[in-house]
Amino acid sequence: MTQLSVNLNKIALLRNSRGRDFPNVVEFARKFIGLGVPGITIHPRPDERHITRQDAFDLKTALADYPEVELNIEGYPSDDFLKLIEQVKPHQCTLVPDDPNQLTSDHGWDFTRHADELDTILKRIGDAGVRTSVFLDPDPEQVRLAAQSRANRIELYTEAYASAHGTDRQSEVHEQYRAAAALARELGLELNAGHDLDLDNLPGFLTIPEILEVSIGHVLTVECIEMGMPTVVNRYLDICANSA
Ligand SMILES: CC(=O)[C@@H](O)[C@H](O)COP(=O)(O)O
Ligand SMILES: NCC(=O)COP(=O)(O)O
Repeated sequence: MTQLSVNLNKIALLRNSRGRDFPNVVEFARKFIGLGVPGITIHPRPDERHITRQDAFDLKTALADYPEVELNIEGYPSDDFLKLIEQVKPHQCTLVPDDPNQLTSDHGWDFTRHADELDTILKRIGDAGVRTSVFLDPDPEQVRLAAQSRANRIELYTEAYASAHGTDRQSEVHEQYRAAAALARELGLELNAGHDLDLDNLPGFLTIPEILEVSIGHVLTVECIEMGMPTVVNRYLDICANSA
C-alpha cells in the first residue's frame, strides 16, 4: 500500500500572504493527520516564500504527538538546508536539484554531473539517521546511477506523467515511468513519487507496483477548497489503499 504524504507548502503560502500566523501550518498538519494522513511533506526554499525554517522545527515538535506519522523534508542541499536536516532529523529527506529562485521543482538530479557531491551529502544525511531520497526523472541511466549511490530511495518526478495524462501520449509516458520503476526495484531502490499528482491522475499512476509514498500538495490544496478536506483526504486514502 502506498503512503500519502500531504505537502503543506501551499498552506504556508496563504499564511505568508498576510503576515500573520493564519492559516497555521501545524494546525493544518494536525487536521490532515486527524483525517488519517500518515505523512507530512514540506519544502523549505531559501527565500522562505512558503515554508520557513521555523515551520520545520514547529512541525517536528508537533509530530512528536503522532509517532506513526512520517515527516519528509524536501529541498536543495545547501549548507543551511543540511544543517536544518541535522537539527530537525525528519524521517526522510528528499534532495531536489532546485536553483534558489526556481518557481517550482522542474527536473531530477543529473548523477553524471553531481554523483561526487551527492555522495558526500547523502553520507552526511545518512549519518544523521535520516532516510534519503533523491528526486529523479524516469530516465534509466539516472536510475542506474542512483542505485550506485548511497540514496535509500528515489522520488520519481511526475510532472511529465501528469501533463501527459488524458492526452494521446498518456500510455507512452506511463510506460517510461513503469519501466523506470521496475528498474529501480530490480536494482534495490525504494520508490516514492510526486509533483502535480491529483485525484484524477493518481489512480493510473499507482497501477505501477510498489510506490511506497506519494507526496501531494498543490492540486490537493485546491481540491480541498473545492470539495472539503474530509472528502478529498478520504478519496486519496482510498486510492492509496488500492495501489498495486
Ligand atoms: C520536490 C517537488 O516535487 C515539489 O513538488 C515541491 O515540493 C513543490 O514545491 P513548490 O510548492 O514550491 O512548487
Ligand atoms: N514531492 C512532491 C510534493 O511534495 C508535492 O508536489 P505538488 O503536489 O505540490 O506538485
